[in-house]
Amino acid sequence: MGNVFSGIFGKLWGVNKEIRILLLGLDGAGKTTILYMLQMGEVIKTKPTIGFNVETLKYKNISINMWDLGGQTSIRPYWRCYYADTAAVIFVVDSTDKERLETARDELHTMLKEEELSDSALLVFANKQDQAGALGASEVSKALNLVALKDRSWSIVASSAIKGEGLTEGLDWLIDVIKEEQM
Ligand SMILES: Nc1nc2c(ncn2[C@@H]2O[C@H](COP(=O)(O)OP(=O)(O)OP(=O)(O)O)[C@@H](O)[C@H]2O)c(=O)[nH]1
Ligand SMILES: [Mg+2]
Repeated sequence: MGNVFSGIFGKLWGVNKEIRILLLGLDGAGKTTILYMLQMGEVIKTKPTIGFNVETLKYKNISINMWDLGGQTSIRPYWRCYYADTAAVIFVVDSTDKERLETARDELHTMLKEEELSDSALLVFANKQDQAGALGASEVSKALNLVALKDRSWSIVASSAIKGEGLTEGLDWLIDVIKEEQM
């Protein structure tokens, strides 16, 4: 019975439902590559993002407005201009960039202190798993100190944007969590 009703409500929730997701992370992590792999299913040649890219993805009956913001140091202060009404943040990490994991951790925790993101779910992609020497998801999780996150749904998924691996697995988890929290 419960399943029947949750199935029906799940479908109702999806009708005309629009949500906003932000793709954040340090420069070069793979955010733009992920956005277009999700949208078009192919690897595009990217340039560092100055400003943002935004695309609407239709995913499981839901319209996702996905905002991909530039991650360079000088642009990061502008991330906050995009926080309002954000259902979730996807934080992308270059798992081979060990020297900057601390910077990634600090940016992540600073961002999550913002009131406007207090209800947003968090998905971390431990990206570039196709590269030799990439840290696994549990090592990235440790380096980012994800266990310290309280009162927030979060998950970390190993991904390779150029191979298209891990992306839909991560997005599936995120959409399920958003549905549960918003129903
Ligand atoms: N090997 C490998 N390279 C990747 C992967 N994802 C992205 N890249 C490469 O990493 C570089 C940077 O990717 P972008 O998607 O432009 O990075 P970004 O996070 O959007 O960077 P900014 O726009 O500067 O914030 C590009 O050369 C991508 O092809 C991946 O999973 N594996
Ligand atoms: Mg970019």
